[in-house]
Amino acid sequence: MARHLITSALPYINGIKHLGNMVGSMLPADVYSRYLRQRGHDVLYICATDEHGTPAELAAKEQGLPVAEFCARAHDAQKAVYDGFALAFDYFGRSSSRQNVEITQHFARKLNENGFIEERAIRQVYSPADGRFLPDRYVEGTCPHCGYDKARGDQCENCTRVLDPTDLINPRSAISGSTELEVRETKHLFLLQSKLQHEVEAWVARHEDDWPQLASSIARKWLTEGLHDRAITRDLDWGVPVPADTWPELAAEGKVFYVWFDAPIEYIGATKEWADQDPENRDWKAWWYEADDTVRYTEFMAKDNVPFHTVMFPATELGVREPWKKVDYVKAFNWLTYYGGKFSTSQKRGVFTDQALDILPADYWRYFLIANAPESDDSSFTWEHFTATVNKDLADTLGNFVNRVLSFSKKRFGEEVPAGGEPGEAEARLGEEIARLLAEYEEQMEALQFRKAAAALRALWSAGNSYLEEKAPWLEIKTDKEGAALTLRTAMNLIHLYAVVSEPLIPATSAAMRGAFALPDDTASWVGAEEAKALAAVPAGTPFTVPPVLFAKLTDEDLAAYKERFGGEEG
Ligand SMILES: Nc1ncnc2c1ncn2[C@@H]1O[C@H](COP(=O)(O)OP(=O)(O)OP(=O)(O)O)[C@@H](O)[C@H]1O
Ligand SMILES: [Zn+2]
Repeated sequence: MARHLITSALPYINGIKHLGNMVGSMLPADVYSRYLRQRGHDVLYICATDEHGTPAELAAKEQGLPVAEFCARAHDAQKAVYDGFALAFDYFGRSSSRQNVEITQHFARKLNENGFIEERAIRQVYSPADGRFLPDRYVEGTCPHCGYDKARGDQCENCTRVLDPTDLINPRSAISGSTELEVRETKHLFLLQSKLQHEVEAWVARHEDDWPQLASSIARKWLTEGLHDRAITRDLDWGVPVPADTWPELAAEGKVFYVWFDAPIEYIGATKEWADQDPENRDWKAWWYEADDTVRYTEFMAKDNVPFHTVMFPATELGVREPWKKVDYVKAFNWLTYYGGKFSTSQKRGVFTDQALDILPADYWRYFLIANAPESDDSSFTWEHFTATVNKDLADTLGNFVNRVLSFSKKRFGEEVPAGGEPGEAEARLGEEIARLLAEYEEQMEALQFRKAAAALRALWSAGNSYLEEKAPWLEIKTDKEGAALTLRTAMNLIHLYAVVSEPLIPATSAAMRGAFALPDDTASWVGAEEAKALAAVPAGTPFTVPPVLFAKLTDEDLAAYKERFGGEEG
């Protein structure tokens, strides 16, 4: 048994996430956690909302709410959707928590003691009309690169270039609209990442061979370009305050840490939030401190977050000079696109997780997204592909098999699993096939190859169909009732096996399949290949029920309605 720490990139607080966010971070982390738990490992899966920064302040302003209130509500709204998706976090925290404030301040003090933080005077946009500095998105204006006139102080949405507020032409305040802006000098804390370049390089060199190519290539690119010193404070109300014991002057001016500094630290902060709920039994430090040899840490994210996790956060952890756990494996994803275009929160393009659950239960989405995860390349969501996959894999291959076997057996042999004779040659062949596919499935899960794992699972389901077609119990029963009973008992054992091994992808359906059998102590979590081969976990005489249809078949009208509601090709 190993101890596995798992985190997925923190969803930003300003709105409900889309299916791209789901498949690029939280869902695969959940699938992997569920798999490891089933295999008997000690797993801690931590996530949280990322709550600081200007977008949160601006979103709160738009809704006329104090930012703390806005974040509290938005956190609960996101959590409700994740519950709907059956994401089994051990804890879903908040980066604005007291715990994260404490740990972030501790990190900053240590970095300062070790010579990695410096106060520097910089020139920033100040608005006399608003009585404040205007960082990031608080300034809007014309992009100096492409001329787009609604560029924001942190980035131009049109040409995607990263900007500084002072770069903008004809700048105006995003709060008051005032154009009477000045550039004033003010002091901020800088993290001297350039001093950590060599250490980070050495650390990455020790790990990159284990990482997927997508993660190591992005880390390499950033290191080659060189680590720059970065401002880690902002003039905002909402954020982790700069500690007054170390920087009295900056604290008095109300400076807070910039969101990219405190967000990854929240992985630790949320673990402490989790432990503080039951301090007698939970030890947050055992997961994070001096845990290099006892914990395996896997992070999930899409490619835009890779630099933060492979280079910048490790630089922070290294600079603290304390034995904080660093990531072992970075599972990075490409983009899920919507008909080849960008899923966009700001433009409301694509399918959002709350809408998805409105339409169909979580298992439909979980299976589809994992089977089509953007692993080796971007992958495109289309309603055509979604409905075809649901119909073929979930409704026909799995759902129909379960229903057909159980209803037929009930009709001909009553409400208990029939006995039949000894397994024969067909059952032996099936057993070998199942053992082989199960081993393949396990191998792909261990390797975090989600598409391939889903393909192996689908092949396991298909093997049941092939067996049923071959034995054709509906014909067999006319000449050999014992033989038909054996076939059905074997098929019912397949259903039970499917319930156990499909759980990481489709937990609710798995529960329904398992619940079909009244087994007194059914705690089977995973079966070894040998045990799977025997297909004997459900003995003859076990009472069973026929569950309601597991997956509804989607019709052409459904497809047309989805495309009508969400827009298809033209987006
Ligand atoms: N289309 C996508 N496909 C896969 N992963 C994505 C996609 N869009 C965002 N992600 C990932 O989702 C996670 C949570 O993202 P976050 O809440 O910060 O939103 P974001 O990156 O601002 O995306 P968006 O602006 O599209 O909402 C991150 O790991 C991010 O990389
Ligand atoms: Zn531009």
